[in-house]
Amino acid sequence: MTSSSVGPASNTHDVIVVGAGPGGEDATTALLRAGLSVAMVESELVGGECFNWACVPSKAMLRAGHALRSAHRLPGAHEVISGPLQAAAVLAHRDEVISHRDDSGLVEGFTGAGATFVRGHGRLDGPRRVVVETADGRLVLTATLAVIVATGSTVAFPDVPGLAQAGPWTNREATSARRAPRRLTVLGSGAVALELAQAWRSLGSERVVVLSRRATLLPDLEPFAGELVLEGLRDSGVDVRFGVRVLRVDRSAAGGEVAVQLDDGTALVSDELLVATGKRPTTQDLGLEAAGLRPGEIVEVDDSMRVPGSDWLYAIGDVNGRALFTHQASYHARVAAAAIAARSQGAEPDFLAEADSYAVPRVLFTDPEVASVGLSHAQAVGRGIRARVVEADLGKVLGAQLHADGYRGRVSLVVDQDASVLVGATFVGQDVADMVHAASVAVVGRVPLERLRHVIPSFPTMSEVWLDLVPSAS
Ligand SMILES: Cc1cc2nc3c(=O)[nH]c(=O)nc-3n(C[C@H](O)[C@H](O)[C@H](O)COP(=O)(O)OP(=O)(O)OC[C@H]3O[C@@H](n4cnc5c(N)ncnc54)[C@H](O)[C@@H]3O)c2cc1C
Ligand SMILES: NC(=O)c1ccc[n+]([C@@H]2O[C@H](COP(=O)([O-])OP(=O)(O)OC[C@H]3O[C@@H](n4cnc5c(N)ncnc54)[C@H](O)[C@@H]3O)[C@@H](O)[C@H]2O)c1
Repeated sequence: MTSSSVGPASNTHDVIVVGAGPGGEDATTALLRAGLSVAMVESELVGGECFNWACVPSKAMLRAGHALRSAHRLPGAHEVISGPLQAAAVLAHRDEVISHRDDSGLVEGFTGAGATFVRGHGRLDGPRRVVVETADGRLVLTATLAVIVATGSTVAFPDVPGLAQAGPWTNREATSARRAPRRLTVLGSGAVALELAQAWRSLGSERVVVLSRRATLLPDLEPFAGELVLEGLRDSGVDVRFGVRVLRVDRSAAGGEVAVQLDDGTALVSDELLVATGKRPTTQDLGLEAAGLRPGEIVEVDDSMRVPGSDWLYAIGDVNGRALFTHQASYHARVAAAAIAARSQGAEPDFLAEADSYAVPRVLFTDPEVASVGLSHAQAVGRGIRARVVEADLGKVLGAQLHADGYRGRVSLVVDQDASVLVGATFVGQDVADMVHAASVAVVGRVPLERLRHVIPSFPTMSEVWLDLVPSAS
């Protein structure tokens, strides 16, 4: 950590950014590029949850397991591989990738680019004012133009008797532990649960059980996504139990074990319990009252990221509840910075966050991966679109067979039949993460299906699956 304040000494800046996760970082960068002065306030670490305890360490923990399984799927490589992952080396690499949670280099990058950095807890204190509690005392910052709230989200704990007292893991412990727990129980079955369950199973946990209160996985995606991910998890040794509720948790058992009592009459004993049951906005202690808003709730914004009725308060990333992904926080940051810069010149912005409503991309980094964008078939129908789905077996594409012997994967496109454009796409399989960007371009650009016939995938890549899909979609 650095001293509490670094950069130009003034306490008045064009913009104050509260929270330096991916949203706050990218807003600061865009505002500086626009020639505005910025004070960046962060209570913990620059990089936020994503870089330090979420996206980045979890992906580093998953990658080696995926690489090992991929190699096992290729004749010639399979025969020469023996033994499991070296978990200690994977975890050391994880810690290296996130700079051992030392953000001094990031702070220097921002102050070197002209920002003022203040380490401390920020609270709104009336129009364009933020009070920061730092290690050295109380600092009052004033903005001439705007305050951007980018304080992210924190774990939402379900109300289960004994859970809080049992000292469960959240994503923070699950991405910083240095040894695999022998037995891990995971409460919840969303993205955090599935990625971290597979990661720890690959890293040596002997038994990993995921407890889902629902009957299927990934209910807001196409049904085949949840089915293929379930197969992949089970193949890698993760036990997924559906339709179960936790009645009680107790850590008082001998040996520090944690006992989870389920509503089907059974009990699970494990060494750690990971709570992965969703997030809530970090707005409890942010002074939202000063802006006429309610603490603890999401900060609702318009498509320029500004709070309706305010001419100075903006909110970006997880805290506005629009789409809880790092890339969306970054998109919001670019939109908010453009809006503040335009309004400082008396103009209205021409770059608004319209894609939040119809073209959010997402990748679930399990094996298999799920990469999707836009609407599922059910969502499209729900919006009154005359939608049709076309599907293809990715395993039949030569490019996929070259990635893995017996490649298993599936792709679907959702077509708006009246407009003759794509409104959604889903890719499931090994190494599909990057394939979704082409679909995002088609969805956002509303590329007519007729034009897609002229988009030629290179041979022999997995993108050749588009050659099956486009004629069926037209
Ligand atoms: C395990 C896990 C894995 C994930 N993987 C992915 C992934 O692969 N891809 C993806 O797109 N998304 C992923 N996500 C979601 C992603 O982490 C969030 O969408 C992203 O971090 C949101 O960025 P943000 O800037 O809004 O908030 P955050 O990253 O939460 O940053 C907010 C910052 O604000 C600071 N702060 C809060 N209150 C104050 C205050 N009052 N004063 C000063 N500072 C304050 C915090 O300390 C924090 O640094 C993952 C989430 C989890 C939990
Ligand atoms: N690869 C990625 O992009 C990635 C990875 C991890 C997280 N994220 C994002 O971060 C956010 C948080 O992820 P998450 O997995 O914590 O949330 P989530 O909302 O995706 O999943 C929460 C899960 O918890 C379950 N649940 C909720 N309350 C429960 C209760 N009382 N008892 C039992 N189960 C309960 C839900 O049914 C669901 O399965 C999400 O928006 C997610 O998309 C993204």
